[in-house]
Amino acid sequence: MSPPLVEVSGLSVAFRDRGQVNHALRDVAIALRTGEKLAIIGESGSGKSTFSLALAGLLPREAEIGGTIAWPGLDHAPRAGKEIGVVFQDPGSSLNPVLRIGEQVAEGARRHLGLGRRAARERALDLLTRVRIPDPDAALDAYPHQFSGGQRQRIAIAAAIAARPALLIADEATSALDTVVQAEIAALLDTLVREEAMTLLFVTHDIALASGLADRIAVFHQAQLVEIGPTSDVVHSPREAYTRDLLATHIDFASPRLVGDVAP
Ligand SMILES: Nc1ncnc2c1ncn2[C@@H]1O[C@H](COP(=O)(O)OP(=O)(O)OP(=O)(O)O)[C@@H](O)[C@H]1O
Repeated sequence: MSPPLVEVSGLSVAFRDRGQVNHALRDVAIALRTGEKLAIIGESGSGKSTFSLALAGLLPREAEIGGTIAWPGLDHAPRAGKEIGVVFQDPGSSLNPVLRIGEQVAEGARRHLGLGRRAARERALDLLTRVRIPDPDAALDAYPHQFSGGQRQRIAIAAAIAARPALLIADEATSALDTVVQAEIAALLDTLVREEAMTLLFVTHDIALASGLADRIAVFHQAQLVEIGPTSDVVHSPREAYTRDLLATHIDFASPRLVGDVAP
């Protein structure tokens, strides 16, 4: 069996504020297998974003970090933007409003793959086509405000994968979108992860969405990992009472049947 892409052991993260210590993560251990899609679910404040920021090496300097994050699946430490692509909830935070889409998507390819201007623009065109932006040629010269929220998130995904990352982290990447668009974006992530042989960490508070996409689900509660397992086990026979409560209160059966039922 191939080694895990990343192995997290005993990860603890705390923030100190005027003498008060806020534990964002306590002793979390998770190994991500190369090529798998792992969803992290949990309520607001449970530590999901802190975990994904820790993996990406993007925690703020004041964070007090314990434990280890090893990358046996890579031959060197990863960098956010190169080996790790990140998409956040608000595409506004990853897209620059005054830069043309083509330049923004090409940036990662220029910087990390060493492509020249023309080749990077070709790569940007290919990526915009693959994330299904209508008229991708014209989109290269357009600005973010000319697109809908769902399209902006597709563009942010194109930019995040431009440098061919091994790991794509989608942190509440669909939360600001309506349910149909959410399912379309989840389906797109599913397709891209397979086509590009990436590993996906999908952070969400929406169990229905997670269960349509992920191979495994990890449940966070109050800074701790309370349960992790194959999606069908966690959804149909959860081991922990907390997961059962979460399922009872959060599954929205009115949601579209998710990834299998919508075009990517
Ligand atoms: N930069 C920070 N400074 C201080 N406290 C922080 C910081 N980042 C996170 N925290 C705290 O760590 C805890 C976990 O936050 P985190 O954002 O990881 O949770 P989450 O599960 O992603 O929540 P949400 O779904 O609302 O994004 C919270 O109590 C939060 O207030």
